[in-house]
Amino acid sequence: MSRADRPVLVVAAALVDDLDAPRRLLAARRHRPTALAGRWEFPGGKVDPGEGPVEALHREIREELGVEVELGAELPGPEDGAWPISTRYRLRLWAARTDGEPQPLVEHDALTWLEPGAWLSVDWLDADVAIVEALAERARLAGGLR
Ligand SMILES: Nc1nc2c([nH]c(=O)n2[C@H]2C[C@H](O)[C@@H](COP(=O)(O)OP(=O)(O)OP(=O)(O)O)O2)c(=O)[nH]1
Repeated sequence: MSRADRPVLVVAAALVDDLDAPRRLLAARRHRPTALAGRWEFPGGKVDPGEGPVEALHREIREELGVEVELGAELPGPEDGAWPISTRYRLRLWAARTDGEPQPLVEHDALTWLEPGAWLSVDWLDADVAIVEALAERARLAGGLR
């Protein structure tokens, strides 16, 4: 597979209130592009050339939410640890927490902390629904996301 054909890696954070006993999950509402506007996602974005995934994640969260995060466990997906989200992109997701106050600075026009049992109550991007389900299951079964 040439570099051009290879899916682009997107990294994102499942921000929770507590990595050991997660109750609330942060969802972010996109305001662009038009096709995705109004849908909810995990904050994050594409890894730049020459950048490591974790480095990219800290950069994206700083740019998009204006906070520093502590990372917890990665939620591995079914394709070499990544989640297929479209033909062009695949996503790696880490649990995270912050002492800061996340703000919707660039990509998003709203943030919401989803309460326990209501993690699926917003209109997530299509590919994210299965990921949120897996995250909720993992948080419940493993007793945390550290
Ligand atoms: N950030 C993020 N993107 C997701 C999620 N689920 C999902 O399908 N995607 C898609 C939406 C976009 O097509 C793509 C990520 O692109 P992005 O627009 O967030 O990347 P970026 O911040 O680097 O954006 P840009 O500077 O290139 O505009 O992955 C998710 O939970 N979080």
